[in-house]
Amino acid sequence: MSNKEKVAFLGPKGTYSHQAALQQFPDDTKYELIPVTTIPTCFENLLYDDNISYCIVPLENSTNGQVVFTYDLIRDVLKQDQVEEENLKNDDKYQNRINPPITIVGEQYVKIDHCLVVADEEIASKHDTNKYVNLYSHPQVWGQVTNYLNTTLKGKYQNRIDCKSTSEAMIKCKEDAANGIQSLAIGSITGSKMNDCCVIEKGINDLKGNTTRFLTFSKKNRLLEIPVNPEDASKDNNMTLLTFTTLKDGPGSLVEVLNIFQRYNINMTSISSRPIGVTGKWQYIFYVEYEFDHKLPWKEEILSEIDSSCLTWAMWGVFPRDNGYYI
Ligand SMILES: O=C(O)C(=O)C[C@]1(C(=O)O)C=C[C@@H](O)C=C1
Repeated sequence: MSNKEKVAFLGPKGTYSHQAALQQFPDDTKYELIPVTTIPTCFENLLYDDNISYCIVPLENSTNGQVVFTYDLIRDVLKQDQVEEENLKNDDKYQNRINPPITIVGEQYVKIDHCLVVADEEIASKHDTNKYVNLYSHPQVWGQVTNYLNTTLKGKYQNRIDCKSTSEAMIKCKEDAANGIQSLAIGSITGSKMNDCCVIEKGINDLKGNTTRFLTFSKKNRLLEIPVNPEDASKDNNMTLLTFTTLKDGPGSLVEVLNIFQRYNINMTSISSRPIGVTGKWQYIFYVEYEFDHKLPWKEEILSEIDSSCLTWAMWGVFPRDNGYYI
């Protein structure tokens, strides 16, 4: 039984998520990377499998924005019955705060350099005249290669098929070839090597510098005190993620929360929202990231003001800004 800490990532090996996991956990004497089939499964394994200590999941891409699977998973973790029960039990001085059972401990930026691949050299040799049956990739990819699909690849394939990952797409491509069906897949060069595929064309992204940002989640103890632990505050550039729903849905309810941070001179670096999907009136959950100055830990009054301005809110931990943010 290995005593390595296990990390769930979207597999099979060769996905961009695999690259992110290798970047976050480079020491394979301490960490074992566990490929799982979907992004939700990464969260489920972390939440419910005691053997899994971390998961790393894609959050957003520089070309086509939010990976909504992940935003919705963050939203839905807070709606888990046991999370709500626990939050009713614990004597949290902030009555509207929900303590998530997992916390963000890191971020990684992965350069996304999409390639068009086929199963083998023989199919590759006839590419110019080939008419392909299927084109496989992860659904997040289509928005990153739109121009390529509408020009170079236009009319060369019949069916565009969503897969659970770019590596699964290549495996499907190989399976088709074994059945005499000529198909295409889109993924990374590493993925094509790991899945014994053949690269037809590299750099097919619409935008150069296409990058996906990943978040690394960890199990944590349940008692979340103020959103900083002394050891977390040792790094220069720390970030934190706050999620919240607004108390009122009248004008100014969102601004009221954001103003708290302006008044305390805390710099917001991103804001997103997703529908909450409750019955009745349409509502949103907001995701706001802030720079966290370890010399200025958030004073209790900030948390009290958040608590009185939000219907519900959650702090997701403090994590270091990865250098990938700057390049
Ligand atoms: O399928 C993969 O290789 C993944 O790691 C997933 C994913 C994503 O969900 O955004 C990661 C990065 C790319 O933008 C494309 C796909």
